[in-house]
Amino acid sequence: MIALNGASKRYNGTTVLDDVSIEFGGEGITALIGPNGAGKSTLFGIIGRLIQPDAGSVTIDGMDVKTAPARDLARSIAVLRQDNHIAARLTVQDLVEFGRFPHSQGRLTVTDRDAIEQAIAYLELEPFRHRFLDELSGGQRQRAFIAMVVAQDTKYVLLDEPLNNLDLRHMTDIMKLIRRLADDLGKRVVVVLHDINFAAHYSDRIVAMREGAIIADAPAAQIMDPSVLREVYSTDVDVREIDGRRVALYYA
Ligand SMILES: Nc1ncnc2c1ncn2[C@@H]1O[C@H](COP(=O)(O)OP(=O)(O)OP(=O)(O)O)[C@@H](O)[C@H]1O
Repeated sequence: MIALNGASKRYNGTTVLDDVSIEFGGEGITALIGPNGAGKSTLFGIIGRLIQPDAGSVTIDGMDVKTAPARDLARSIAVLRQDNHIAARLTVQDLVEFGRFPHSQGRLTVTDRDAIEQAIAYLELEPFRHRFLDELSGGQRQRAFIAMVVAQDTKYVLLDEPLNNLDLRHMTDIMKLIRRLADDLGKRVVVVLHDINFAAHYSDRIVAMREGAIIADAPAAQIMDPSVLREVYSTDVDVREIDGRRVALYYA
């Protein structure tokens, strides 16, 4: 499990993560939702040791993230951030190979090559594998980054807004892929989503954040409730039942 114990973060005197204690990474998919600025990316950054908390600690299967060797951390958890500042002059294949680095240390074995091929196939990137990242559309680039994470083949996978830039079909395809990662490969996935209908449809558990705190944590269907969603987003959201599933209407 990924366990946060009293994690806090402040920037210039403003608390953006407020004494958060929670466990992530049970089986299946957990969606992390919440308004802009709620602290979702900060939470991911702290779990992945990209951001130092001001207080509290994080453990992953008992390993203290603060002191864990980088290689052990990278073999246990993959974090896809929103702001990927990886050089654009990498090809898709280079990027996916990069995902294997914690295993290969730069010398690719047959297992590494298999993982790379599988990730490229999973994300339908074959036609683009030799293209540079800056020669792709936003959605194709997003898929390439997800392929890198898939190739890393970690028990825990954290994805920060993986549906960014994707069209309707690719959004659905990525959510189905994430479901397969959880169901077929046993990955424990935590995914930040802004579309609560995707969150409700594809995840098992939804954790809602607001102003640096966890304000709801329940099976996905229970979060699809007008009063819960109003509290999370400070706006009225209608919830209807269609074919036995709760669907939020928030366009009006
Ligand atoms: N480096 C930084 N310096 C100062 N403030 C920061 C910094 N990084 C984040 N913040 C602030 O911390 C708060 C939480 O940001 P965070 O990115 O974690 O939110 P989020 O829930 O991921 O939002 P979004 O949905 O918009 O991606 C925001 O108010 C943000 O402005």
